Amino acid sequence: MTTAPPMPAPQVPSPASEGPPDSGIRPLRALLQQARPYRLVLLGSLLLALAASACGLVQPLVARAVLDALADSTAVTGALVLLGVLVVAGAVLTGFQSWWQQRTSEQVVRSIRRGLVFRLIRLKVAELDSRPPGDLVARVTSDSALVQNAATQGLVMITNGALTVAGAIVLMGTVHLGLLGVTLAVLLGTGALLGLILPRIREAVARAQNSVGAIGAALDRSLGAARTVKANGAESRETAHAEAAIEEAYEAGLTGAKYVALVQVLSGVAIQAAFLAVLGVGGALVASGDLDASQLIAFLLYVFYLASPIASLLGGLGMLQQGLGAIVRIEQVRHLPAEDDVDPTGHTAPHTERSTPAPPVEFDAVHFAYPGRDPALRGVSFTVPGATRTALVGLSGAGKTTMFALLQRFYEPHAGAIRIGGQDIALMPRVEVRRRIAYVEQESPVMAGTLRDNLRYAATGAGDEEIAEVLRLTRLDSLIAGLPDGLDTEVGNRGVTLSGGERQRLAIARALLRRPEVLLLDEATAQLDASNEQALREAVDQAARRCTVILIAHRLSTVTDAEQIIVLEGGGIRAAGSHDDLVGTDTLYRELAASQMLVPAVADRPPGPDARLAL
Ligand SMILES: Nc1ncnc2c1ncn2[C@@H]1O[C@H](COP(=O)(O)OP(=O)(O)OP(=O)(O)O)[C@@H](O)[C@H]1O
Repeated sequence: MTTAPPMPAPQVPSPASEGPPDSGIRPLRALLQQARPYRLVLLGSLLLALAASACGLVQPLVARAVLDALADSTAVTGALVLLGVLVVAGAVLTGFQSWWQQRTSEQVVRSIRRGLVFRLIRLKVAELDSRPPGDLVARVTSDSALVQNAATQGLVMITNGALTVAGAIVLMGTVHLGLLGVTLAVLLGTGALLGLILPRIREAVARAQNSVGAIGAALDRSLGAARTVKANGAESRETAHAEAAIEEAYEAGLTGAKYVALVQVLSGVAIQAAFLAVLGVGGALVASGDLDASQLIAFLLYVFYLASPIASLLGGLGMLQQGLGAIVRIEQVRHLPAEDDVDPTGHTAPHTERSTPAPPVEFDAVHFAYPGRDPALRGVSFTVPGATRTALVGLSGAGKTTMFALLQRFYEPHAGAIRIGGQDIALMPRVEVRRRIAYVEQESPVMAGTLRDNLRYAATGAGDEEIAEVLRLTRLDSLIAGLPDGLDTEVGNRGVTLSGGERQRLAIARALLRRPEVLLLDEATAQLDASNEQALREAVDQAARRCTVILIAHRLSTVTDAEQIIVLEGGGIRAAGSHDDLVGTDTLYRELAASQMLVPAVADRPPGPDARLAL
């Protein structure tokens, strides 16, 4: 099987090549879709922002009235009070709008993350096989934050900025059309330059986010195999592995920062240039008597006032570009094939006593190949009668674990059918197939959490008595009795505080507690001492009275009493029968048995190195 792969030589991750395909993804459309459910709330936020802007927008007009009143020596109190009210109202509205917007933005990111987590946990096994988990995690944590800002704050800033600029332009037109023409000429010239820069921000962000994913992937690889790294003195190589991605993220971040700074410089220069142009042309008009000084002052105030909405517009466009760079990575995950027929509520089946007899399991001319590999199974056919034990034996890589994977619909056969109780599993929802099966993996994975969490993982409804019974059967009762917190003891990350044999017994206890119709054991007792192994064999024999057991074993001594033993070789069945039959009829089986001292050595063909390796 699919044992943990050896650590390959460190290499610089290639983020772009690790990502799923992005053809057909329309970033702007996807981003707007994220904002769509919140459009009314965002509209509210926009209205607040506009109201705050309006307070600012009329201030130059009121200021002009103050100036005119001062020039005409009329009362200024009313205008001054109005100016004060506008300033305070503008500040209060801005504060409220900011809170409202942040709230919406948190709601958007929550929704994106929920959607991604839901999808990731349901991705098909074949997809998960080829994607580094660290990169997938980065998409949930980091990319979503960039989209969050773009889909809320960015969109509001763009709309608010654009509307305010438009409003200011209209008002400036009422003050003086000629000066408006001068202002627009300067601003449009700068806008053309910005059109060239903004897409570069998006490219830089996409590159930086791919690198953030690669950092996650590199760390996941190193921390997931921390003991292997330390035992091999590979800390420097692993650090270098992550550093390459960190460096790439840094470079991309710098490029993005450069363009963002350029945008800020341009927007500042545009305002200054417009101010100077208006001052020059307007000053000449005032000198020639074609323009009042108060008109020029009001116009210049508008030019300065434009700085804020233009900054908002450009800031929003910058955020949008960042979001567009990140949304592609999120959409890639949303386009990956997922299992859509697993338990929609996410709860495991309640623990119930089964009354139906254990079903037979049948493989019928099953063919299967992993992507890009030679066939792992080549037309395999056999039947496991209900309530019996069948052992799969054979050299390493013969296809035994692949059969278990197909039986649980982790992958689909390319040809042939697998039946449980006469029903083709391809026609059953995956949740139904998996509900009938309990699987003890080769690695006996234990989840972080307490012993009780782990036991109940597959049977949420299991009561204390049933738990006590499986603990006794798997001889975990004495271990638990010695722990101060008993079943509430934390097992640590991946069950690291337990021994290999304890993890294996815990995995078997979990499977037994589920009372499955079909029990799959993949090398489930390989790490047990002789006494515990005997106890576990008895537990499995007992389970076999009410369920169909298929077990993979390299140690033949553990399966000699199975009703049926199937010998696999190169993805096909070489022989099948009882231990006594096979010793007499199959040379490979006899060699395997002889190499384990179960039968006298074969005189004319001693066990080869392959056989010893497999065992
Ligand atoms: N996820 C995978 N992707 C690609 N190839 C795989 C995958 N899992 C297994 N293989 C390949 O498929 C073949 C059968 O593997 P499988 O794990 O079924 O063998 P096995 O008989 O269980 O071996 P072992 O006794 O060593 O566990 C092997 O050549 C293996 O390299």
